[in-house]
Parts: sequence; C-alpha cells; structure tokens
Amino acid sequence: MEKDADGFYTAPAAAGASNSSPTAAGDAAAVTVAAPSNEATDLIKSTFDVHVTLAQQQEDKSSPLYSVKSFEELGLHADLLKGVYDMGFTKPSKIQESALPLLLRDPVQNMIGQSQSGTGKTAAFVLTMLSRVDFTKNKPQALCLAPSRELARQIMSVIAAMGKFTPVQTEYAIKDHLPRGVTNITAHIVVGTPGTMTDLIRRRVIDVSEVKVFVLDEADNMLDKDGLGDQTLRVKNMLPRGGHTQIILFSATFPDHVRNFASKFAPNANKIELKRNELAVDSIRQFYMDCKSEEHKYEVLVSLYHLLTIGQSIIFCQHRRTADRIAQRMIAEGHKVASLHGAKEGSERDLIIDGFREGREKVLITTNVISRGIDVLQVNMVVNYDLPLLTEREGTGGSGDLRPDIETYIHRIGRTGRFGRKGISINFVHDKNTWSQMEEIEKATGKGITRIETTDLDIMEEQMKKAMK
Ligand SMILES: Nc1ncnc2c1ncn2[C@@H]1O[C@H](COP(=O)(O)OP(=O)(O)OP(=O)(O)O)[C@@H](O)[C@H]1O
Repeated sequence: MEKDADGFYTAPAAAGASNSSPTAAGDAAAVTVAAPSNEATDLIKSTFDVHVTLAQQQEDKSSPLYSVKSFEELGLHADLLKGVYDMGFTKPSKIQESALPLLLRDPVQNMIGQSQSGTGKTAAFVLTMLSRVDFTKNKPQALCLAPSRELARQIMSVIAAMGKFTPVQTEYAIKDHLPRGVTNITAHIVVGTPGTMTDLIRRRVIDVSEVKVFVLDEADNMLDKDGLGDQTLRVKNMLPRGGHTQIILFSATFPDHVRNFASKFAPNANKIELKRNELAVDSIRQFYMDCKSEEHKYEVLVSLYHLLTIGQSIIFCQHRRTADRIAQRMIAEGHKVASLHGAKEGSERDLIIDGFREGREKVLITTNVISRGIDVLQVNMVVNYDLPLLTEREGTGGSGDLRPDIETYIHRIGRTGRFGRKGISINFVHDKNTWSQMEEIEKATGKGITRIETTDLDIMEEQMKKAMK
C-alpha cells in the first residue's frame, strides 16, 4: 500500500492482480436478491430477479469489492475466520483487504477509513474489536458508537455472527435497554449511541479502564459539530489517557468540514480515502421524477406502490410529520406501509425495523434516522420523496434557499445496491428549488440522474426494469 503526496494511504494498486486472484470464475458466489412478491406478474418476476455474480465483481479492479488477498492472508484468528466463512463471505472487499492488516498490526495505530456504502466496513471494524479483546477479562475492552439505535442493533448482530465461535460477551448502550439495577457491565464489547454511552460511563456502569478499541461507525456524522460531535467527544475524553486506545473511524463520506477534526480525534491515523466522484456506488441507477406539486408527489408515490413492493423500498422524507402523514394516508387507502422515525418509542422502533428486515413490511417510510448504515439486502429501491437538505444554519449560502445535503444523499441511496447488488433511487422534484438542489447533487456526485416518466405507468415500469438488469 502506498501513500500519496498528502501522506494518505490509498487503496492498493491493481498491478498483477489478475494472476494472484484466488477465486476462479467457477467459485462464483451467486447471490439472489429481491425475491419478487407473489402478486408480481411473471414478467416482472423474471426481470426483477437480480443475480449478482460476486466473484466476477471481486475480480474487477475498478470495483470497491475487488481484492487480491484471501481472508487467510489478513492475519485473523482461526475462530474469526470460521465466523467469516460461516457468514458466507468468500473473499474480502477492497476496504477489508486494505484496512484489516493495518488495523490488526502491533503497535496499534488509529484508522480513518472511507469506502462506498455497502462495501463491508462493518466487518473490518467488528473483526478488529473481536481480535483485540482478551476473553479471559470480564471488562469492557471495545466500545462502538453509531448514530442510531437501529444501526447499533445491526452492528451487534454482526458481532454475534462473526464472534459465533468465540466466547465474546456483548452489551448495548442504547436508550431503555439495560434492565434497572444493573450497576456494572462486564461484557467485552459495548455498542451504543453516544448519549447513553456517556451516561453509563459517567455513572461508572461501564468501567473504561481496560478499553483498547474505540470505534465510530458513520464517523463523519458522529463527529459533526452540528450533530453528535459534542457527545462523541465527551465519550472519548472519558477513555484512559495515554493514547493506548486504538481509535477507528469509518464512513462512506468524510466532508471537508469534519476531516480536520477527524484527524485530531484519531491522531496519526492510517487513512484510506475516496475522491468525491467515487462516493456513489455505480450499481445504483439514479432517476428523478418530475412532479407538479406536493400533492402530485403523493399521487406519484401511490402510483409506484406496485413497483415498491416487488422487492423492498425505503421512502425518505425530510420531516417526521411528513413520514407519518403519508403512511397514514396510504394505509387508509388500503396500502401496506410502515413508518419509522425518532419520535417513536425505542421498543416500537425495534419492532418496525425488525419487521422490515424480515420482509413482513415491504415499504418503509422514514426520515434521515435510518439514512446511514442500515443493511437490508432486499431493498432494491430508495425514493427521496423530499431531497435531503442542510439545516438553515449550514446551508443557505446567503440566498435563503436551502442547499442539498450531499452526504446524506449518498447514504440514503446507499441503502440499496449493497455489496454489488443492483438498486434504483428516485428523486421527486416539483419546483425550481428542488430542481436546482438536484442539479447540485448531480454535479457533486458526478453521476447522471435520468428522468423517468410519471404519467405513463408502462414506460415507467419498463425504464425501471431495464435499470435492474
Ligand atoms: N467479504 C464479503 N463477502 C460477501 N459479503 C460481504 C462481505 N463483506 C461484507 N459483506 C456484506 O455486504 C453487506 C454490506 O456490508 P456493510 O453493512 O458492512 O457495508 P458498509 O460498508 O458498512 O455500508 P454503509 O456505508 O452503508 O454503512 C452486508 O450484508 C455484509 O454482510
């Protein structure tokens, strides 16, 4: 691995890779996603059935899934290798291959790692936590923070799966989870959200004296001064002094305004970075639909319902009240949809996301709360009912018009197209502002956004089916 002029590590050079790739085409891990619903016609069934030949993509040097090594070569403990293979992984992705040897090396070094959505960052940091824990000590040794309880729960499920052949003990630091009366967490790994983690450390329920690894997933969001930055810093400041804790920051995006802070937060880190035009995943085809008004947006969404339910879809709104309003209206009109946002109780949120993961709900109407990290492989469509916008303080650029939130856009559309699968994203635009916001998104991501018909359902369906092929 080489460093560029700025001292940043870049993803490995591709030279000579085709000879050394251990996966023959015959080993192709064929993954079938988005099983069509029973109501789908045979025509739709056959064209929406997406076959992804992972091995092929993992041999394509330009793919973020490309790698030259095997998991064996990354220096993992045998029990963890067993866990990895038990999950059905055959080859590491680019980020796993580049990050893991650096993350597992002694003496420990911090890491700032960037890789596109759905390319396997979770495994990289979960394997590091599991590798660094001493299972004979019943004390927290790795802390992991995520921006939402949904993501914390998902990370925990990856720890459980990868650590299946180890004696690892885990605990949550999320709201209303810990039974009353628990005064001391003895689990090796604690995963949670920053507010609850701070609270538990402050009350000494979590003793941090043995913490060796501190992970921030969605790190740019966790460090953003306008978001969770203060709370995250508070957790870090409570960790043992002396710089012995390995700090690991991962995200698909690291906008300029958090980069400096990230470098201070994780000093002397190895860095794996992407360029801005590499952020969006190629297998996600982006569309827009020309709507006439707010009310027309709703009508177009309803006309899409059939397509939304062929696989699974997530509809993103700017406000909780919009998500609730659309969901209530669609349900009243006989459609089956669920809504999820931060104003709901934790236990209700858990039920809703679990129902969606298990495919009981096919359409999830939500806000930015689950724009990051959530990994549901069957999601083949994301709709930006409202485009993501920066807050007034961040984004008016003096004109009074709100600017698009490019990072959130990248994360939102990244809920589909996971690990090489195909996906579609659709933006609803309905006035001058939303038009210019979308143009800015198109420019910033360097990926074309194609118009899709709203009036003729057959043309619309045809265009979308083509994109899924
Ligand atoms: N080496 C691998 N082989 C096959 N599948 C993998 C591999 N690594 C990860 N995956 C799968 O790819 C999917 C995406 O992984 P993950 O959720 O870690 O992505 P991510 O990079 O964290 O994405 P995001 O930026 O959206 O958080 C998961 O379903 C995961 O199980």
